[in-house]
Amino acid sequence: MPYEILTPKEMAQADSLAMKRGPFDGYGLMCNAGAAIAALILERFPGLARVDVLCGPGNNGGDGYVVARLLAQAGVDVSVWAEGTPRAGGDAARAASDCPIVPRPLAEFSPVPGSVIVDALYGAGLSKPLSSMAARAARLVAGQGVPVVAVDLPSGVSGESGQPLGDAFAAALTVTFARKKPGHLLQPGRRLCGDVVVANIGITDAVIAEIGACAFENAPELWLEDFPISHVDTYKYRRGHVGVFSGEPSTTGAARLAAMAAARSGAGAVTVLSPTRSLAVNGAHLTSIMLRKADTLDEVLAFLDARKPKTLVFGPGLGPEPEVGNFLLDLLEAIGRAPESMVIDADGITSTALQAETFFRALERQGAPQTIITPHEGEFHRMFKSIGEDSNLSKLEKARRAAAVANAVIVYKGPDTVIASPDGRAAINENGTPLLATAGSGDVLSGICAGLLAQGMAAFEAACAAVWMHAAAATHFGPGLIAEDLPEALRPVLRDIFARRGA
Ligand SMILES: NC(=O)C1=CN([C@@H]2O[C@H](COP(=O)(O)OP(=O)(O)OC[C@H]3O[C@@H](n4cnc5c(N)ncnc54)[C@H](O)[C@@H]3O)[C@@H](O)[C@H]2O)[C@@H](O)CC1
Ligand SMILES: [K+]
Repeated sequence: MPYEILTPKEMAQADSLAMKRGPFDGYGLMCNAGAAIAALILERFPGLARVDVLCGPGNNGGDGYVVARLLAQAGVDVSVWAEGTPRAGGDAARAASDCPIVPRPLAEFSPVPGSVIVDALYGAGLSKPLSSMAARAARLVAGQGVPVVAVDLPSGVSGESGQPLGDAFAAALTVTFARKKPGHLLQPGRRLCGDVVVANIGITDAVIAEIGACAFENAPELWLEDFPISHVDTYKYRRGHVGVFSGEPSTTGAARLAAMAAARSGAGAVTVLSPTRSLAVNGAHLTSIMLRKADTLDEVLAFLDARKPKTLVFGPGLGPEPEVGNFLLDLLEAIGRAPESMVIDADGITSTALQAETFFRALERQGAPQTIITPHEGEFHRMFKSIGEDSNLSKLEKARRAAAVANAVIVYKGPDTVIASPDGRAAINENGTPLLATAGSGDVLSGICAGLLAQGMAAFEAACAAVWMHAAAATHFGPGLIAEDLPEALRPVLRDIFARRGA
């Protein structure tokens, strides 16, 4: 399963396990790493004349000495600039002594136009802000605008969180080893990495499996096998019925966007549950989607009893008032085992934030629906205040902790959306696009989640698939996208998914 994400600590475990299992020792892995980077540099910069390799004192620097030796052998004019010296007897010291180029002090480095910079100062071992010397180098390189190839990670960026720990390099190309780290996918790390290439340096899949990582890149391979494909004997209620709660007359669009997206994602039937006041406006805009009056809890319960929807969407356009949250808590109290699943979004999050503990306990009860909660940054901070404020936690870790306390799958939205399950699994989305920063796009995401849940997809897989499809649809549609375009733009995305499943 080549989609695991390893934390820097897990990567260090993988390194030492790989050395134990062979066939490569530490120096062999380092040589493989250096060779992969040197080959990529020659491929990406044809006609390359000059390279400046900046080497730190650890194994990241060790990789740099290997790159310097190989590029010099290939006829490139290579200079090495070192901060500190590698520990005697270690792999990096051996790489430095095998390198024919005499290093000069980093303090004397200044970039020249036409050069490519290899940043091998710090990688996974970075534990504090860059020294003033390294920080100066990062600023000079940025000022000169010369391309940077980062070894493992741009120095100064945390592999754990993607946050710069102070000054940091910004790379055009980052070459990492075996698997990506969270810092390659979480912003701003993702932007600072440029193009990320994962090089195979001889750490086997078996070694990675032994580490037992449970974070993944969110790509179709993660959920394709579980994706609901309709069978010949299907009928509309087997494909699942979704109920979407609508708000007041002036804010009904959000529920309709979610309803349309649920239908496009494959729900067999969708009903908008509407207050009497909003029936006319909803009715004027709905055709295949059903409409039902629901002013009170009793009316909602009567609908659940009569139509047995599998999934409910609660939040888009409902208003942030505490009464909305009270209604959700009453509903959870009353419904027992039905429906099977729920999506809580937008005002559904804001309106329950003040009673979050009660809400989470309700989701913990045996027989409670499988739930996906989809907060953006502000909503996450409202609902999970202390987790959100903890600056020691990466976005990945925040989402994981939130999922554990809420007993629900969390979709922590943003340019680097993280999906986390209460069982500890998590995924960082890989195909996000700024095109999705448009009003109503979140409502569509809720609807896609619901459409997949209604067809029986498990909550974590459904959330991962929905987040990926949502971005793929936006990218497919391209510039000019508004939320109304998204349900239609799901069609080519679904066609590709079905084709990959041979359906
Ligand atoms: N044998 C291995 O373990 C392999 C390691 N590889 C490379 O090794 C790197 C990790 O090596 P290390 O664990 O030695 O770590 P680094 O080379 O990233 O850091 C070196 C040491 O510098 C110190 N340090 C951290 N931040 C600092 C700062 N801001 N200023 C001054 N000193 C600082 C730390 O004590 C750390 O141990 C990876 O990024 C990768 O490039 C690869 O060669 C593959 C094989
Ligand atoms: K680096």
